[in-house]
Amino acid sequence: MWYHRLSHLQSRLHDLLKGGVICQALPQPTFKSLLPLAVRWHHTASKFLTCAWQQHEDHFELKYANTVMRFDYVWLRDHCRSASCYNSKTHQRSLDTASVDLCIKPKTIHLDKTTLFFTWSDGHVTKYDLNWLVKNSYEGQKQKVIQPRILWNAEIYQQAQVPSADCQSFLETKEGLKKFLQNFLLYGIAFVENVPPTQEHTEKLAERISLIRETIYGRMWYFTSDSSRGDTAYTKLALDRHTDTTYFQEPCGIQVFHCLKHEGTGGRTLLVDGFYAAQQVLQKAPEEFELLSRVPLKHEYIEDVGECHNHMIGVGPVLNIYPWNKELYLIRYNNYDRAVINTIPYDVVHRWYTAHRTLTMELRRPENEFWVKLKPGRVLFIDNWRVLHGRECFTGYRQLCGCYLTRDDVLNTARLLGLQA
Ligand SMILES: C[N+](C)(C)CCCC[C@H](N)C(=O)O
Ligand SMILES: O=C(O)CCC(=O)C(=O)O
Ligand SMILES: [Fe+2]
Repeated sequence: MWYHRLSHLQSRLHDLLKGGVICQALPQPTFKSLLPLAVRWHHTASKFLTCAWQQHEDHFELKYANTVMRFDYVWLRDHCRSASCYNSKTHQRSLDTASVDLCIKPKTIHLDKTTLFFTWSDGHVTKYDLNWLVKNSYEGQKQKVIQPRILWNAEIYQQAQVPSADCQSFLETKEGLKKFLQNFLLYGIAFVENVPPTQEHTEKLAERISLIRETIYGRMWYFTSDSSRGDTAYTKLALDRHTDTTYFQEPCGIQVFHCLKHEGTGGRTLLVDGFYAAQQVLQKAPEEFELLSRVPLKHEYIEDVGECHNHMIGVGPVLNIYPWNKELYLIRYNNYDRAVINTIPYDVVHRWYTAHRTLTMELRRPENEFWVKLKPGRVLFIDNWRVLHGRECFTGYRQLCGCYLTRDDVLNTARLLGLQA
């Protein structure tokens, strides 16, 4: 049981230290306990929640809604939502954080129903709703994923029977667009059907969900096996699974493909969920997963063909994870475009190759391969931060059009439709 002991010494000391840079330890923390409060916890059935808090020397500890949270005092002052500290119209901070004493401590703390009041030594009062604190605390975020996903292999994806969106409902209805984006966010791939097989219609589709990301390949691109560019994509050769634009500091978020014509054989598209494969690596060899997420390396695009002169370099690890919740958010995998490894000492390089091999084996398992033949009228959207693509070699004339999308804008559209992204 926590209890409250008012410490005069504490505020005296605080006054003494105010403005100083040394934060000295106090002999005793201040404790406070509160009677159980009848508060509803969102998403769960009706439940009585208790709240208890404790004022430590260098942080504030709060127990609420089955969560133990710890808050830094500067953080508590910095996130003050009072009218003078925060503009709730623009959702921007007005407070100059640099003006906050780094040794700041509240003079008094009290709770009224579900609101905590912090009174600072200059008299300013900061209010926090307990549920806001739970939602915005580190401890709360640590347990949550930024983006819910369904990881798949060929069987899982096929069993799920994910419907394609119809072009008209995608373009004209909010529900059609929302359903499409929901599937896209969950699986990292999604199809739109009944699209007139032209570049203009493909562009319209892309613009419905995002700004188009213009790159060295143009805004909308259109390509055949004419070797017009210095890249294997512009040939009839097979392409093993990879993600695109690994040689950009921020690889393109989404890729859109529309096959406008193919008179010949082969040319099927291969799709592999990179996050599913990475998950397997995490389970089988966690230290290899860790290494792939820690070691940065370069990818490179050097082109010198006709009028096209480009030299792109992108740096980053193969697996990119959020440090606070260990969620994987980007896989950068392209063995064609991987540059000379000169960012890793030799002994780590060897372990890196081992880890890369493990990941590659998972990515190459036949049961993880989902093959589709792209046809005119059926547009494919690929999450290029998650799903790898490849293609079978082909014969005959084959025309593909498409574009890259800016990830921020796709997620923006999704959030505005109420989706978690
Ligand atoms: C899609 N489009 C044909 C325009 C470009 C292809 C880029 C190919 C490059 N090797 C990469 O993987 O990034
Ligand atoms: O030709 C294809 O199907 C895809 C080629 C490719 O990987 C690309 O353009 O990014
Ligand atoms: Fe590609």
